[in-house]
Amino acid sequence: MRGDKPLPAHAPWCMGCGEDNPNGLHLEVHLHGDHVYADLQFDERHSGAPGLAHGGAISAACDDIMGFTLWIAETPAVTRTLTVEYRRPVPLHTPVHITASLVDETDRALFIEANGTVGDTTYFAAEAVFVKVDLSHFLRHGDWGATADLITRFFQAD
Ligand SMILES: CCCCCCCCCCCCCC(=O)SCCNC(=O)CCNC(=O)[C@H](O)C(C)(C)COP(=O)(O)OP(=O)(O)OC[C@H]1O[C@@H](n2cnc3c(N)ncnc32)[C@H](O)[C@@H]1OP(=O)(O)O
Repeated sequence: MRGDKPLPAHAPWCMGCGEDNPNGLHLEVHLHGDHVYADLQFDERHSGAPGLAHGGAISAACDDIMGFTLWIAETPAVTRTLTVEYRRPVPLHTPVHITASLVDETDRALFIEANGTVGDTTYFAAEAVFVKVDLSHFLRHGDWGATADLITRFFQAD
């Protein structure tokens, strides 16, 4: 499963990567070796201060791309904690490169880092703990039909 390849969205309406969500970030995430990456530009839908990306939108981008390291860990998991360090304001309509990688793992927890750069400069960095869950987590708490679609995508892309 390793290599440089596009990964499927978590769900069509996923706020981070869903192609059907008009207000989403539309992240197109690729697996490359031991990390995942995406290139995006924040726009007016993601604005905080005038001309700048909202911190919540940046956090969402980090959370979502970290959710793609599950392809590396090869397990479903959900965010338990997420810490974002905002180092520089991110202007709208500016190419941002985001990467995420799995840095450590226990029986239940995944320790994940993400980094957002503009050019060679880091504008934001994030750390998260994801907790591994089984598929019943999504069936128990989420929408049955959408979860079935998620499961189909998960196995089709393997
Ligand atoms: C087909 C599907 C494919 C996959 C699709 C994936 C889609 C993903 C989409 C992603 C989209 C983007 C992302 C999103 O938007 S994900 C959406 C946002 N996140 C959530 O909704 C999660 C909500 N929370 C929960 O459901 C529960 O709290 C969970 C399930 C997380 C844990 O509740 P549970 O009651 O089960 O567990 P526990 O409290 O006993 O703890 C569990 C274990 O974890 C360890 N622990 C906890 N915290 C830490 C810590 N800080 N450092 C180190 N370890 C820590 C802890 O010690 C324990 O280990 P152990 O003592 O048992 O050994």
